[in-house]
Amino acid sequence: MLTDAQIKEFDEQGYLYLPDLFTEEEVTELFSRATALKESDSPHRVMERDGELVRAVYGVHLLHPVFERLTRDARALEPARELLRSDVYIHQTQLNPKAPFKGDVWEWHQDFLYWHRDDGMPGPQVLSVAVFLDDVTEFNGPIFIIPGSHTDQLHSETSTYAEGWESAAMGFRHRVDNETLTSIMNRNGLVSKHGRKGSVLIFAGQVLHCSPPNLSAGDRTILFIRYNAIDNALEPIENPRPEWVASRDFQVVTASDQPLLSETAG
Ligand SMILES: O=C(O)CCC(=O)C(=O)O
Ligand SMILES: [Fe+2]
Repeated sequence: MLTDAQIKEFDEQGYLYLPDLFTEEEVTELFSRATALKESDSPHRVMERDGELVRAVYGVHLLHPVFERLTRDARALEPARELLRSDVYIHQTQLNPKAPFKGDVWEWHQDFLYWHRDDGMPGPQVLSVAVFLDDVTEFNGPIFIIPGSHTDQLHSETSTYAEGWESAAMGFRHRVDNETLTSIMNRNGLVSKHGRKGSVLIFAGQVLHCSPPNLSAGDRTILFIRYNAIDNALEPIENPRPEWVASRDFQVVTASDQPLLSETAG
């Protein structure tokens, strides 16, 4: 259970860091399953611009039971429910392995504006639980955040430049203009969030964030679970994105009573 101070911090800053939530053994297992999914060719994968390295794998909770169980693990689920003050369902899961030397930038963006424009998500009552499967350092592509930017509604300050979610440039499709970024940064400053593997970073759907390229020799793997408030379910739209990118299975997620590492074979 989160403390009142943690809830206040999230409400004010738009993010919350929870160190060392998952054990070494759990992270080792999650990382090895993540590596297997990264290496297996499937439509869930999006490649980097070089066409060779994997930039993202979507819908990992649909691909292996350990990730499905992770979405129901109280350590991930309960903070999401408390911070959204709501029952939740899973809008998306996403594995982002930022490859050594080559893993590319994710430009400044608000996740919510992607989900609003691409998927018909009505409001920003959504958040990401990011589980670090590697040590995230200042060198390997930490998450940069503008604290407090989650209350900025940037609909008219954000322009859409490209269609098609499969594009390696998808991080650039809905781009906030630099004047707006400058004034929000000057007002609120910047933080760089990194930490040990097994730690969790929770951030609001509307908080401005990005990540620089991985310029180190090691991996930087992060698994994102996007929990959406149950009353904020997607509206029907034409040409919806695939289920594994933007789920329309609006079932309330309930906490698992199984240990995360049970039945991991298969
Ligand atoms: O993996 C990262 O560093 C950030 C990715 C991100 O912001 C996103 O997928 O929305
Ligand atoms: Fe994002």
